Amino acid sequence: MQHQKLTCDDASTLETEEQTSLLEWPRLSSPSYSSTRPAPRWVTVLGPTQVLVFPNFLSVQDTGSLIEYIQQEMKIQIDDKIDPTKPRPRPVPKPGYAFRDNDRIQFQSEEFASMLWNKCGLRDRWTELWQHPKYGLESVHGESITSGPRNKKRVRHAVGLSHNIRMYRYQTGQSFGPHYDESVTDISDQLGETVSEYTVLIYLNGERDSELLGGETVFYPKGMKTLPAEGAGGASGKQSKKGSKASVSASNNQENNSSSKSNGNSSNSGSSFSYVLPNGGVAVKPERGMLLVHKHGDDCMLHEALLVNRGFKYVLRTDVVYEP
Ligand SMILES: O=C(O)CCC(=O)C(=O)O
Ligand SMILES: [Fe+2]
Repeated sequence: MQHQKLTCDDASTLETEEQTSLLEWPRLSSPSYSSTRPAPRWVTVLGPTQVLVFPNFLSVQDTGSLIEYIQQEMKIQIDDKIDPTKPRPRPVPKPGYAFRDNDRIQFQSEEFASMLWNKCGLRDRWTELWQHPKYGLESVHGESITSGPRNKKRVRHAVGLSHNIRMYRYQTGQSFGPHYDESVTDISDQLGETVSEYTVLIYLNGERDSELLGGETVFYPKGMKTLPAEGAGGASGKQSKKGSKASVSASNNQENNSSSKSNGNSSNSGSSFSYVLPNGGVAVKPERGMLLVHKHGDDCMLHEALLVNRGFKYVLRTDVVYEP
Protein backbone atom coordinates (compact mmCIF):
# COMPACT_ATOMS: atom_id res chain seq x y z
CA MET A 1 0.00 0.00 0.00
CA GLN A 2 1.34 3.39 -0.96
CA HIS A 3 1.05 5.86 1.91
CA GLN A 4 0.58 9.50 1.05
CA LYS A 5 3.37 11.71 2.42
CA LEU A 6 1.52 13.63 5.12
CA THR A 7 3.26 16.17 7.28
CA CYS A 8 2.06 17.77 10.49
CA ASP A 9 0.49 21.18 10.12
CA ASP A 10 2.96 23.26 12.10
CA ALA A 11 3.84 25.62 9.30
CA SER A 12 0.24 26.53 8.60
CA THR A 13 -0.73 26.97 12.24
CA LEU A 14 2.33 29.11 12.87
CA GLU A 15 0.80 31.74 10.64
CA THR A 16 -2.74 31.56 11.89
CA GLU A 17 -2.81 30.56 15.56
CA GLU A 18 -2.35 32.75 18.57
CA GLN A 19 1.30 32.55 19.53
CA THR A 20 1.36 33.66 23.11
CA SER A 21 1.69 32.26 26.55
CA LEU A 22 -0.73 34.20 28.73
CA LEU A 23 0.37 32.78 32.05
CA GLU A 24 3.91 32.46 33.28
CA TRP A 25 5.34 29.06 32.46
CA PRO A 26 7.05 27.15 35.27
CA ARG A 27 10.78 27.36 35.90
CA LEU A 28 12.10 23.81 35.62
CA SER A 29 14.91 22.37 37.72
CA SER A 30 18.37 21.05 36.91
CA PRO A 31 18.62 17.27 37.13
CA SER A 32 19.85 16.07 40.50
CA TYR A 33 21.11 12.51 40.70
CA SER A 34 22.57 10.74 43.69
CA SER A 35 23.45 7.24 44.81
CA THR A 36 19.78 6.71 45.68
CA ARG A 37 18.61 8.21 42.36
CA PRO A 38 21.26 7.28 39.78
CA ALA A 39 21.28 9.04 36.44
CA PRO A 40 19.14 7.22 33.86
CA ARG A 41 20.54 6.36 30.43
CA TRP A 42 19.52 6.62 26.81
CA VAL A 43 17.66 3.58 25.49
CA THR A 44 17.54 2.91 21.76
CA VAL A 45 14.07 2.11 20.46
CA LEU A 46 14.96 2.01 16.76
CA GLY A 47 18.63 2.18 16.05
CA PRO A 48 21.16 3.21 15.77
CA THR A 49 20.00 6.80 15.87
CA GLN A 50 16.39 6.89 14.67
CA VAL A 51 14.35 6.79 17.90
CA LEU A 52 15.77 7.01 21.41
CA VAL A 53 14.24 7.53 24.83
CA PHE A 54 15.67 8.89 28.05
CA PRO A 55 13.51 7.97 31.06
CA ASN A 56 13.02 10.42 33.94
CA PHE A 57 14.46 13.33 32.00
CA LEU A 58 12.17 15.67 33.93
CA SER A 59 11.46 15.31 37.63
CA VAL A 60 8.04 14.44 39.03
CA GLN A 61 7.76 17.96 40.36
CA ASP A 62 8.54 19.54 36.98
CA THR A 63 6.09 17.35 35.07
CA GLY A 64 3.44 18.24 37.67
CA SER A 65 4.07 21.98 37.28
CA LEU A 66 3.95 21.72 33.49
CA ILE A 67 0.66 19.81 33.50
CA GLU A 68 -0.83 22.38 35.85
CA TYR A 69 0.41 25.17 33.57
CA ILE A 70 -1.02 23.48 30.46
CA GLN A 71 -4.37 22.96 32.16
CA GLN A 72 -4.61 26.61 33.22
CA GLU A 73 -3.37 28.01 29.92
CA MET A 74 -5.72 25.77 27.93
CA LYS A 75 -8.65 26.74 30.09
CA ILE A 76 -8.13 30.34 28.99
CA GLN A 77 -7.00 29.80 25.40
CA ILE A 78 -9.23 26.90 24.42
CA ASP A 79 -11.91 25.74 26.84
CA ASP A 80 -13.33 29.17 27.64
CA LYS A 81 -13.87 29.72 23.91
CA ILE A 82 -15.79 26.50 23.43
CA ASP A 83 -19.57 26.50 23.48
CA PRO A 84 -20.44 23.52 25.71
CA THR A 85 -23.87 23.20 24.06
CA LYS A 86 -22.29 22.38 20.68
CA PRO A 87 -20.38 19.20 19.83
CA ARG A 88 -16.62 19.65 19.69
CA PRO A 89 -15.45 20.18 16.12
CA ARG A 90 -13.69 17.25 14.53
CA PRO A 91 -10.64 18.67 12.73
CA VAL A 92 -10.51 18.17 8.98
CA PRO A 93 -6.91 18.15 7.76
CA LYS A 94 -5.87 20.35 4.85
CA PRO A 95 -4.69 18.43 1.78
CA GLY A 96 -1.18 17.11 2.40
CA TYR A 97 -1.45 17.49 6.16
CA ALA A 98 -2.02 14.79 8.76
CA PHE A 99 -5.14 14.35 10.83
CA ARG A 100 -4.36 15.94 14.21
CA ASP A 101 -6.93 15.96 16.94
CA ASN A 102 -5.37 17.32 20.12
CA ASP A 103 -5.49 20.56 22.06
CA ARG A 104 -2.37 22.61 21.65
CA ILE A 105 -0.73 25.73 22.97
CA GLN A 106 2.24 27.05 21.09
CA PHE A 107 4.58 29.94 21.78
CA GLN A 108 8.02 31.16 20.74
CA SER A 109 10.46 31.33 23.62
CA GLU A 110 14.22 31.45 23.49
CA GLU A 111 14.17 31.36 27.29
CA PHE A 112 12.06 28.21 27.55
CA ALA A 113 14.14 26.43 24.91
CA SER A 114 17.36 27.42 26.66
CA MET A 115 16.00 26.26 30.03
CA LEU A 116 15.33 22.77 28.62
CA TRP A 117 18.61 22.61 26.70
CA ASN A 118 20.96 24.06 29.29
CA LYS A 119 19.40 23.95 32.75
CA CYS A 120 17.47 20.70 32.37
CA GLY A 121 20.56 19.10 30.85
CA LEU A 122 19.53 18.13 27.33
CA ARG A 123 22.70 19.68 25.94
CA ASP A 124 24.82 17.49 28.23
CA ARG A 125 22.71 14.38 27.50
CA TRP A 126 23.09 15.07 23.76
CA THR A 127 26.87 15.43 24.07
CA GLU A 128 27.11 12.24 26.15
CA LEU A 129 25.05 10.40 23.58
CA TRP A 130 27.16 11.37 20.61
CA GLN A 131 30.42 10.78 22.45
CA HIS A 132 29.30 7.37 23.68
CA PRO A 133 31.39 4.61 22.07
CA LYS A 134 28.25 2.72 21.02
CA TYR A 135 26.41 5.67 19.49
CA GLY A 136 29.30 7.99 18.81
CA LEU A 137 30.47 9.17 15.47
CA GLU A 138 32.71 6.20 14.76
CA SER A 139 29.97 3.63 15.24
CA VAL A 140 27.11 5.17 13.32
CA HIS A 141 28.61 5.80 9.91
CA GLY A 142 26.13 7.31 7.53
CA GLU A 143 23.61 8.03 10.27
CA SER A 144 25.82 10.31 12.26
CA ILE A 145 24.05 13.17 13.92
CA THR A 146 26.70 15.49 12.54
CA SER A 147 25.87 14.69 8.94
CA GLY A 148 22.84 16.47 7.65
CA PRO A 149 20.73 16.60 4.52
CA ARG A 150 22.65 19.56 3.18
CA ASN A 151 26.13 18.16 3.35
CA LYS A 152 26.64 14.56 4.37
CA LYS A 153 30.37 14.95 4.84
CA ARG A 154 30.72 18.07 6.95
CA VAL A 155 30.65 17.87 10.74
CA ARG A 156 27.77 19.90 12.09
CA HIS A 157 26.86 20.51 15.70
CA ALA A 158 23.63 20.71 17.62
CA VAL A 159 23.27 24.25 18.89
CA GLY A 160 20.10 24.12 20.94
CA LEU A 161 16.36 23.67 20.79
CA SER A 162 13.78 25.24 18.54
CA HIS A 163 12.15 28.26 20.16
CA ASN A 164 8.84 26.96 18.86
CA ILE A 165 7.46 25.36 22.02
CA ARG A 166 4.35 23.23 21.68
CA MET A 167 2.33 21.64 24.45
CA TYR A 168 -0.33 19.05 23.68
CA ARG A 169 -3.29 17.74 25.59
CA TYR A 170 -4.99 14.69 24.10
CA GLN A 171 -8.38 14.03 25.60
CA THR A 172 -10.00 10.61 25.58
CA GLY A 173 -10.79 9.84 21.95
CA GLN A 174 -8.13 12.14 20.50
CA SER A 175 -5.17 11.10 18.35
CA PHE A 176 -2.60 12.33 15.82
CA GLY A 177 -2.70 10.48 12.51
CA PRO A 178 0.27 9.06 10.58
CA HIS A 179 2.66 11.75 9.37
CA TYR A 180 6.28 12.82 8.91
CA ASP A 181 7.84 15.72 10.83
CA GLU A 182 9.50 18.21 8.55
CA SER A 183 12.86 19.82 9.12
CA VAL A 184 12.55 23.59 9.63
CA THR A 185 15.17 26.22 8.80
CA ASP A 186 15.04 29.17 11.14
CA ILE A 187 17.03 32.23 12.04
CA SER A 188 17.29 33.87 15.44
CA ASP A 189 19.51 36.43 17.17
CA GLN A 190 20.67 33.88 19.72
CA LEU A 191 21.39 30.88 17.49
CA GLY A 192 21.81 32.39 14.02
CA GLU A 193 20.63 30.17 11.16
CA THR A 194 19.58 26.69 12.27
CA VAL A 195 18.12 23.54 10.74
CA SER A 196 15.99 21.22 12.88
CA GLU A 197 17.00 17.55 12.76
CA TYR A 198 15.37 15.74 15.67
CA THR A 199 11.88 15.92 17.12
CA VAL A 200 11.83 16.21 20.92
CA LEU A 201 8.81 14.88 22.79
CA ILE A 202 8.63 14.89 26.58
CA TYR A 203 5.76 12.86 27.99
CA LEU A 204 4.41 14.55 31.09
CA ASN A 205 2.29 11.65 32.31
CA GLY A 206 1.89 7.94 31.76
CA GLU A 207 -0.31 4.99 32.67
CA ARG A 208 1.50 4.33 35.93
CA ASP A 209 0.85 7.75 37.43
CA SER A 210 -2.42 8.85 35.86
CA GLU A 211 -5.71 7.66 34.41
CA LEU A 212 -4.15 7.55 30.93
CA LEU A 213 -4.74 4.46 28.82
CA GLY A 214 -3.37 4.39 25.27
CA GLY A 215 -1.82 7.31 23.41
CA GLU A 216 1.31 5.41 22.35
CA THR A 217 3.59 7.03 19.79
CA VAL A 218 4.04 4.48 16.99
CA PHE A 219 6.85 4.39 14.42
CA TYR A 220 6.71 2.52 11.11
CA PRO A 221 10.21 1.52 10.02
CA LYS A 222 10.92 2.00 6.33
CA GLY A 223 10.34 -1.04 4.17
CA MET A 224 7.59 -2.38 6.43
CA LYS A 225 5.00 -4.44 4.61
CA THR A 226 1.99 -3.21 6.56
CA LEU A 227 1.21 0.39 7.29
CA PRO A 228 -1.30 2.15 9.52
CA ALA A 229 -4.99 1.82 8.83
CA GLU A 230 -6.24 4.77 6.79
CA GLY A 231 -8.31 7.44 8.49
CA ALA A 232 -8.38 9.18 11.81
CA GLY A 233 -6.16 7.68 14.44
CA GLY A 234 -4.39 5.35 12.06
CA ALA A 235 -3.74 2.00 13.69
CA SER A 236 -5.59 3.03 16.82
CA GLY A 237 -8.59 0.90 16.05
CA LYS A 238 -6.48 -2.15 16.71
CA GLN A 239 -5.05 -0.74 19.85
CA SER A 240 -7.02 -2.71 22.40
CA LYS A 241 -5.35 -5.85 21.11
CA LYS A 242 -1.91 -5.14 22.50
CA GLY A 243 0.98 -6.20 20.33
CA SER A 244 3.67 -8.63 21.34
CA LYS A 245 5.91 -7.37 24.10
CA ALA A 246 8.93 -8.05 21.93
CA SER A 247 11.78 -5.70 22.47
CA VAL A 248 12.87 -3.79 19.43
CA SER A 249 15.64 -2.01 21.22
CA ALA A 250 19.14 -2.08 19.86
CA SER A 251 22.12 -3.89 21.21
CA ASN A 252 22.63 -1.57 24.13
CA ASN A 253 19.57 -3.00 25.81
CA GLN A 254 21.42 -5.08 28.34
CA GLU A 255 23.37 -2.14 29.53
CA ASN A 256 20.30 0.00 29.83
CA ASN A 257 18.25 -2.68 31.48
CA SER A 258 20.79 -3.01 34.20
CA SER A 259 21.05 0.71 34.70
CA SER A 260 17.27 0.97 34.97
CA LYS A 261 17.23 -1.79 37.51
CA SER A 262 19.77 0.06 39.56
CA ASN A 263 17.23 2.89 39.60
CA GLY A 264 15.16 0.67 41.81
CA ASN A 265 12.59 0.29 39.06
CA SER A 266 12.95 -3.16 37.66
CA SER A 267 9.95 -2.90 35.34
CA ASN A 268 11.70 -0.05 33.54
CA SER A 269 13.60 -2.37 31.25
CA GLY A 270 14.35 -1.43 27.65
CA SER A 271 11.57 -3.70 26.42
CA SER A 272 8.95 -2.06 28.60
CA PHE A 273 9.38 1.23 26.74
CA SER A 274 8.28 -0.21 23.41
CA TYR A 275 6.52 -3.14 21.82
CA VAL A 276 5.60 -4.27 18.35
CA LEU A 277 2.00 -3.91 17.20
CA PRO A 278 0.31 -6.55 15.00
CA ASN A 279 0.73 -4.16 12.03
CA GLY A 280 4.50 -4.02 12.62
CA GLY A 281 4.54 -0.52 14.13
CA VAL A 282 6.85 0.04 17.07
CA ALA A 283 4.86 1.59 19.90
CA VAL A 284 6.36 3.69 22.68
CA LYS A 285 4.24 4.06 25.79
CA PRO A 286 4.15 7.51 27.37
CA GLU A 287 6.01 7.56 30.71
CA ARG A 288 6.00 10.49 33.11
CA GLY A 289 9.08 12.67 32.50
CA MET A 290 10.45 10.51 29.66
CA LEU A 291 12.14 12.23 26.74
CA LEU A 292 11.81 10.75 23.26
CA VAL A 293 13.86 11.98 20.32
CA HIS A 294 13.47 10.86 16.72
CA LYS A 295 15.16 11.85 13.53
CA HIS A 296 13.02 14.06 11.31
CA GLY A 297 13.18 15.74 7.91
CA ASP A 298 14.31 13.51 5.04
CA ASP A 299 15.06 10.61 7.42
CA CYS A 300 11.83 10.83 9.41
CA MET A 301 9.92 7.60 9.95
CA LEU A 302 6.19 7.60 9.42
CA HIS A 303 4.69 7.86 12.89
CA GLU A 304 1.44 8.58 14.70
CA ALA A 305 0.00 9.01 18.19
CA LEU A 306 -2.65 6.39 18.90
CA LEU A 307 -6.02 7.16 20.33
CA VAL A 308 -6.19 7.97 24.02
CA ASN A 309 -8.62 5.38 25.36
CA ARG A 310 -8.98 6.86 28.85
CA GLY A 311 -7.85 9.99 30.67
CA PHE A 312 -5.56 12.65 29.23
CA LYS A 313 -2.12 12.57 27.66
CA TYR A 314 0.15 15.61 28.09
CA VAL A 315 3.22 16.14 25.91
CA LEU A 316 5.81 18.86 25.43
CA ARG A 317 7.22 19.19 21.90
CA THR A 318 10.19 21.02 20.43
CA ASP A 319 13.14 20.09 18.13
CA VAL A 320 16.92 19.80 18.36
CA VAL A 321 18.40 22.33 15.95
CA TYR A 322 21.77 22.25 14.18
CA GLU A 323 24.07 24.68 12.51
CA PRO A 324 23.28 24.72 8.80
O1 LIG B 1 1.98 13.04 20.70
C1 LIG B 1 2.70 12.19 20.20
O2 LIG B 1 2.90 11.10 20.75
C2 LIG B 1 3.36 12.44 18.87
C3 LIG B 1 3.39 13.89 18.46
C4 LIG B 1 3.95 14.11 17.10
O3 LIG B 1 4.10 13.23 16.31
C5 LIG B 1 4.34 15.48 16.69
O4 LIG B 1 4.28 16.41 17.49
O5 LIG B 1 4.75 15.65 15.53
FE1 LIG C 1 5.28 13.94 14.59
